[in-house]
Amino acid sequence: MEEEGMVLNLHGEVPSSAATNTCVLNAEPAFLPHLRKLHAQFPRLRIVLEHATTRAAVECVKSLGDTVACTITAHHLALTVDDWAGQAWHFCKPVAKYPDDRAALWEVVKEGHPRFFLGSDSAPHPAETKATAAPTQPCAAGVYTSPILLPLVAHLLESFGALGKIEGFVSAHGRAFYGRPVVASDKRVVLRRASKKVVGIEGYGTGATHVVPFWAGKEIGWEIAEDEVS
Ligand SMILES: O=C1C[C@@H](C(=O)O)NC(=O)N1
Repeated sequence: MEEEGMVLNLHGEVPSSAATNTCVLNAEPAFLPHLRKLHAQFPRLRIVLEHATTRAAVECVKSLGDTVACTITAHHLALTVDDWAGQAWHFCKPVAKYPDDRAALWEVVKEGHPRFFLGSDSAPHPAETKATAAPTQPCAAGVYTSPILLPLVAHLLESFGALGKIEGFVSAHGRAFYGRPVVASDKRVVLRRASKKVVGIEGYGTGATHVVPFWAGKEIGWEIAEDEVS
């Protein structure tokens, strides 16, 4: 992959194991030594640590060279442990971590660090697999953000003072890392403020294909100006 210029995309968690005291809360930090080792062995290989959730991951990626980048989801900018413990719709892997971990994600976005960018990891699991009441069946892991992604990112970035960094975070940083820099002729998405816009709880589809997006029932302060999409 290094020789071919390919990008290695990693879901950076080690499996849970009682023997190593590993569970969903420390599975991501436990993976970081593997990331360091891979980078040391293949320093020119471009690696993306996908959907990172911890301060340790942010610090680790920052400390590695220009060939290692990191994606952050919209939902991990919003959630912490308390939001998914007891709320299946917010359960995803890696699970959202502590408030201080979320603060580290906010800080690195606010900093406009060029090796950190949006990766939606949007997972449209049917409602019946998220909200299962069956005691024998775990719920599906994943949060569905695609239909509201850019307005949600604007809403969240604004909430922690990083709105000015949105273009780099959702577009330019990732494109630069993948060797597809933004050029003037590219299509653009225009976002505008939306007052009292509530994401519908009804979702989309029916039966086994019924999906409901993240943020359902909540207000979102932004919308895509469809008429201005060029
Ligand atoms: O990495 C992933 C994959 C995703 C899915 O279901 O596609 N769901 C998750 O929670 N994490």
